[in-house]
Amino acid sequence: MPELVFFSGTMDCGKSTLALQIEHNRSARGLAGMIFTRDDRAGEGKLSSRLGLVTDAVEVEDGQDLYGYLVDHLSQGGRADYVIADEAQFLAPEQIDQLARVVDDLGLDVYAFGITTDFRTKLFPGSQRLVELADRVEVLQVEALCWCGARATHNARTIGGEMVVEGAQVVVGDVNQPEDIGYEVLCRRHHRRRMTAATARAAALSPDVLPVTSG
Ligand SMILES: Nc1ncnc2c1ncn2[C@@H]1O[C@H](COP(=O)(O)OP(=O)(O)O)[C@@H](O)[C@H]1O
Ligand SMILES: Cc1cn([C@H]2C[C@H](O)[C@@H](COP(=O)(O)O)O2)c(=O)[nH]c1=O
Repeated sequence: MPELVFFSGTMDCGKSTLALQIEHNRSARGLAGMIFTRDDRAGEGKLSSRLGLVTDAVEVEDGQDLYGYLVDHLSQGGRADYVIADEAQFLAPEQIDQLARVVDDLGLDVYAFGITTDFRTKLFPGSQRLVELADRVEVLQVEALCWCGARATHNARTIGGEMVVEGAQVVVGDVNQPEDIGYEVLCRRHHRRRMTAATARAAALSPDVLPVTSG
């Protein structure tokens, strides 16, 4: 039975790498994939991993009908044996419904990859719809770690290393950008306390403040 599978995790946990591996293994056996992405850091029409691999992809536009795109592609003689959608958190809920229709009406497996929640711990609309519709939600096996060593479960947005909680939901960026707007993965405890690697380091270096008693 074809499936809609949502591979979810924090930033930097290996989602795009897995997408590229699935693509590699299937294309090595002569299958043809339709690869969608949106706002990859490597640029328009790219699916890239931090391990350095990159492949071409169809850049999804606002309002684009993904089911219609595949039907047009197939009816013009193109091939598609499966579908990969990276950065799926950036897709609109209607586009996730269209991917579910690709599974049910065209009989193709759809593998979607994305982060579930934003820097404020709120679900991205596309990820919410994936959780609602997917046949399976898979959490990646490779754990991204918080600076404290615990499993990272949340994404923080940082400016100059400090966590921020205001701003647009979508700002394309990367981890390890201490000077700029960047991201850092944290465990829930440290996300709640807004404690990034930089602020934890600064707190550890500052002298202890002792209570002052008068008289
Ligand atoms: N220099 C490196 N050596 C080994 N593994 C690396 C290196 N750089 C990144 N990685 C691996 O790549 C993962 C990030 O992969 P990527 O597919 O780009 O993540 P995602 O798409 O989830 O943001 C890291 O968690 C790490 O496991
Ligand atoms: C948390 C969060 C992330 N983003 C952006 C930052 C990156 O461009 C992508 C995630 O890519 P990755 O391959 O999973 O590392 O999402 C955002 O726009 N808003 C956020 O809150």
